[in-house]
Amino acid sequence: MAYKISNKDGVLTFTIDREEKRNAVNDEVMEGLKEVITYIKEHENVRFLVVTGAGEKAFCSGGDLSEFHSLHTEEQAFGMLSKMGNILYDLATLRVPTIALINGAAVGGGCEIATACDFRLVASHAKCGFIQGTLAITSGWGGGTYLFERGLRHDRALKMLVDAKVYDAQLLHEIGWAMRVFEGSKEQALEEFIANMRKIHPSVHQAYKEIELRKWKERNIYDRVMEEIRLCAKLWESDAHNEAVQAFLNKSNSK
Ligand SMILES: CC[C@H](C(=O)O)C(=O)SCCNC(=O)CCNC(=O)[C@H](O)C(C)(C)COP(=O)(O)OP(=O)(O)OC[C@H]1O[C@@H](n2cnc3c(N)ncnc32)[C@H](O)[C@@H]1OP(=O)(O)O
Repeated sequence: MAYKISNKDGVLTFTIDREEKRNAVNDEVMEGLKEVITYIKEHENVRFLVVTGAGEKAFCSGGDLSEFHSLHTEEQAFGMLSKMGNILYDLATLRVPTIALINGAAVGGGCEIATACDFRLVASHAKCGFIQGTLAITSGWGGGTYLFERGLRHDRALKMLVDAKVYDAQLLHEIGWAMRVFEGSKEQALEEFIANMRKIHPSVHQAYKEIELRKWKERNIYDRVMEEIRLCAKLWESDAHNEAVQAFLNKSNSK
């Protein structure tokens, strides 16, 4: 399986389990995310959703380039991008608090998944970045829209996107993208982070999230996410993008 799901003491944990591909997202991972989101919508016993990656090298390396590079046209790209874009929208608008437990590199779409979560706990060795620009595309799962909504200073949010490079954990915390930077056990870091929240009735958490979600609905965030995805799909067709992806795959194959 490309993912693992655990449900313990009200904490539903979704682990992307493709270490050999640095936890890249493929269709199976997308289906797994849909499964946990549906479970949360249909059950009252979940207090938090945690998203993390297997191993210590990567949280998620974005879309699986070896699977998605076969998509060439704008419409082919839009099909995949909007599928994951809808999944991330459903994740971002869950009524329960969502936590990205970032155990390693979160790049490209991996950074978008983390940004779609309410909280980001980052391992001190992890590097994260919206590197889509190095492939001549933009964020394509809604992560750019969520980043501008997360309350970072505009210049810091825009710089993350236009730099298209990875930032270390300290800088991620300085600019306000990472809420915590932790050493050692991610499980311990998570327990420390939710210890106080566990004492509060879940209805309080859900009511506070509703305030944010109501603002998002007033700001037509879904339409903005879909526009972001359309822009990425248009760039997807470019020679620059296809050449960049091929260069990555050639490097990988030449090892
Ligand atoms: C809208 C989202 C958008 C989209 O896909 O539509 C994107 O996410 S675009 C961005 C796509 N992601 C990337 O460009 C990241 C590529 N990967 C890396 O930069 C590095 O692998 C990194 C920093 C994540 C980890 O570096 P490290 O040195 O630890 O590992 P390797 O590079 O040696 O990779 C190990 C192994 O994993 C394979 N791999 C890594 N990332 C991907 C990926 N995104 N898709 C498919 N495969 C990936 C890599 O090819 C190596 O495989 P191997 O068979 O061992 O050669």
